[in-house]
Amino acid sequence: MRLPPAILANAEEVLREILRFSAPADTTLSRYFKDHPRLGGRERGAIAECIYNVLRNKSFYTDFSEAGGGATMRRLTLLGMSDAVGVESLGGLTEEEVAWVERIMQIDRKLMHKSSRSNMPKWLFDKLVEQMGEEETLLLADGMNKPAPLDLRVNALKDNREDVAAKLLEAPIRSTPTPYAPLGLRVLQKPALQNLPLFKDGHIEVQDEGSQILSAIVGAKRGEMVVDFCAGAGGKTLALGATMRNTGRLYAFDVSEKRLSKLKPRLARSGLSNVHPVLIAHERDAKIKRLAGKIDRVLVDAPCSGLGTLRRNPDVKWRQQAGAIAELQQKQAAILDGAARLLKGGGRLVYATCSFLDDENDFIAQQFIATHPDFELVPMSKVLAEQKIALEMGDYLKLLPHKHETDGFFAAVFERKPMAKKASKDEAQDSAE
Ligand SMILES: C[S@@+](CC[C@H](N)C(=O)[O-])C[C@H]1O[C@@H](n2cnc3c(N)ncnc32)[C@H](O)[C@@H]1O
Repeated sequence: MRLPPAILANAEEVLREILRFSAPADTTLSRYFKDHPRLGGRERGAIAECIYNVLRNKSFYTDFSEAGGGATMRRLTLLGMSDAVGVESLGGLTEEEVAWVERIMQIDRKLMHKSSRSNMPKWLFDKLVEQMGEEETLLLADGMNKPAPLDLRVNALKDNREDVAAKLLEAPIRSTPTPYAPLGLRVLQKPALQNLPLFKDGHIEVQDEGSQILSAIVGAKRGEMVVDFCAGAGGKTLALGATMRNTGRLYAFDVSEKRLSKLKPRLARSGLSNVHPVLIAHERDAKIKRLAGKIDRVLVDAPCSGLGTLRRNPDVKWRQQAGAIAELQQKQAAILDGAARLLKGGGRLVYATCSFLDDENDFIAQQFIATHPDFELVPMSKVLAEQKIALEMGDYLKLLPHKHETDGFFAAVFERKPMAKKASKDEAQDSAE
C-alpha cells in the first residue's frame, strides 16, 4: 500500500527544521512525533528513515536537488523517501517527479567527485585525507554512512552470554556473539527491548561493541578504587562496576547533573552497589583533590566531536564546526591533566574518545606523555593481550566501523610510574586541601 501524500509534507516540514542544525536531529524528530500523535508507526518509520537518509547522503542529494525545477527541500525529501521505501510506495507524486527520482537513483555514486561521494563537509573530508589518505577516507565515510547494528552487553553479575542468547531466542530475537567483546551480543533485527524481562531485570544493557571493548581495557579488578571521570549516563560505568564484581569503589564523576541522573535507573536495574555518582563543578573540583594519589584506574571518556558515532548520529558531521576542535582539545588536555592526579604509583589512566580525528586522539595522548614524565604509555597491543581481546593494534586502540563494525573509538593507556617519596608527600598535601 502506498504512503499517503501528506507524509511527504510531514517529512519535508521536519527536515527543514533539522537542517537548521540548531538541535540534535533525534531530539527534533522525537518532538515532532510527539506534536503529531496521529502519525502511525509505518509513517513515523518512513519519515525517520527519510531524514536519516538525507543526513547521511546530503552532499550527493544536494548536488542533484539544487538543479532543475521545484523546491530544493521537496527534492531532498523525495530522494530521502525513495531511498527509504522506494519511489513506487509514495503517493501524490507528479509524473515528472517520478521520472526525476528514477533518473537520480540510477546514477553510479562511485563516479561522483570524491568529496561529494564522502558526504562530508569539505573541512572534514580534507582533514581526513591529510590524516589517512583518500582511499581510506572514502572507506571510512562509507562505513560511517551505514546504520549501526544493535549490540547488547550481558551483565556478568546476573547472567552469561550463552544463556542470554537462548532467552532472547524465546522472544524470538536472534543474536550472535560479538567478535571481540567477551560479553557482547549482536542482535540481527531492531526489536523493542524495553519490555523484555531480561532488560527490566538488568541482565542486558544496550552498548556498542566498541564501547564494551573500551570498558574492558580499563582492566578494573575486584576490590580496586576506580574513577569513571566523564561518566555521563554511565554506559561504561555499568560495565566497569560489573567487571569489578560489585566490589571496591567506583566513582562516577560528571559535570552534568542531567546526564548523571540518567545513570540512577540503570544502576538500580544493574544490581550494582559499588558505584558512587559524584557531581563535580570542573576537573579541579575539591571533591577530586581528596582522592589524589589514591586511585588504581581512571577512565577519561572525554568530551569530543562525537564523529565516531556518525552511524547513529549522521547530523554530527554537519553540526560540528572545524573551529570547535581546537576548543575541544583544550578541554580534553585539561581534563586528562586533572584526572592524572588521582592515580597512585602503578595505577592506570585510560584516555578515550568517540572520535576518529588525530587532533583529538594521538595528539592529546602524545602531548600528555610529553608533559607528564611520571607516566608512561602502555602499548595497546599489551593491554589487549592482558584482556585476551583478539584485536591487532599498535600503541593505541583505533576502532573504525569499516574495519571492526563498531563505532569509531580511540583509547590510549598510561601507567603512573612508582611515586618518589617527595611526590607522594606533595599528593598527600594536595588531597588534604
Ligand atoms: C563522551 S561523554 C561520556 C559518555 C559516557 N562515559 C558513557 O559511556 O555514556 C563525555 C562526558 O564528559 C562530561 N564532561 C564535560 N566536561 C567535563 C569535566 N570537566 N569533568 C568531567 N566530566 C566532564 C560531559 O558532561 C559528558 O557527559
